Amino acid sequence: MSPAPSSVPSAPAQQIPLIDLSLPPLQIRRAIQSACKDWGFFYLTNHGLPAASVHKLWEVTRTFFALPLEEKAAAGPWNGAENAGYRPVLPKVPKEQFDTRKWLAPPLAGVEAYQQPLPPYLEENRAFLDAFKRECAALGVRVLGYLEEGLGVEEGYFAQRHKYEEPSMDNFELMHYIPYTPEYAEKDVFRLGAHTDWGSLTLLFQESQPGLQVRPPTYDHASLPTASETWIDAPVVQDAVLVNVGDAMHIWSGGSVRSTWHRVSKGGESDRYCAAYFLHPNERSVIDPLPTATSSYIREKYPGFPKTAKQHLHDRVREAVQQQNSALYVG
Ligand SMILES: O=C(O)CCC(=O)C(=O)O
Ligand SMILES: [Fe+2]
Repeated sequence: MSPAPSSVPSAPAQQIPLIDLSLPPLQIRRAIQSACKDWGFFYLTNHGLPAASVHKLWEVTRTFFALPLEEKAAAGPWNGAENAGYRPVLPKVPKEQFDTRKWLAPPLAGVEAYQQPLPPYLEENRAFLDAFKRECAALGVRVLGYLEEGLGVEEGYFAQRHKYEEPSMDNFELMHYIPYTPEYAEKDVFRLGAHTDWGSLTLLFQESQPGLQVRPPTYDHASLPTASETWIDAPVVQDAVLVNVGDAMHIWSGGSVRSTWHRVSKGGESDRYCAAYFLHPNERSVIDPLPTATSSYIREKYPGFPKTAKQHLHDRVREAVQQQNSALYVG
């Protein structure tokens, strides 16, 4: 990657914050507020998700992706309306959107409408995956709670809008990035193109292979990234969960918390496994900048709000599908 232009000040230690959830609540709140404001990304330790569950998650993920395509595809193709299904690698998409991963968003949920059959191997592990997803949701809602005071809303405001038992477009994805081939190198593509996430928060688990890169706070959040920027690596931190803010919270907060651009770097000879829980507001929750946080920047950048969370996600899915409509899906 080329160096950053000289007009960009180089910040001293560019490190994604690491926050210990066993600290006193006041310290946690301050740390989370400032990490969300500056970075939109932070690691959490002592988060309460047992290491044994994360270990099992990798066992399930690796076993699943090693299955023949027909068995994986039994989840059905990815379905934007329900934000679930299996999506194999996309070999023919425009450069910046090139994607070297396969992923599965198992249609797990406490909500009947989204209960689809899982591939048999995952069906055997449904209870585990469901429980893990539920724990991720609880952790995500706890994190949102630390932002309430700073945004001038009452305690429980975000919990009310992220009830696990109510319909939402939340999803839990298992991801497998295939090794970077000479074909990818020739096209000079990222393993996953730069993007922001769409929901409230994402909880990311990286197994052993790093690759995630994050746009640092050095860059003005209102500007679109350019190819000459220097992004920083988000290493695999043992037993930590990496959390990032998504567009829904960015909009709700009037831009005061960042929904930071990220991508997966070029290269890598090994398979790479990840899992992510995407916390979304309940479908009928209305997303709109809070009265305490309304900014003209957000109104201009995200026209059309207020919107329900369901509408917000459907709009984003439609945009993404339009960008990829020339893709050829193979296993
Ligand atoms: O693979 C990763 O590390 C990140 C994945 C990601 O950003 C996403 O699925 O939105
Ligand atoms: Fe992402």
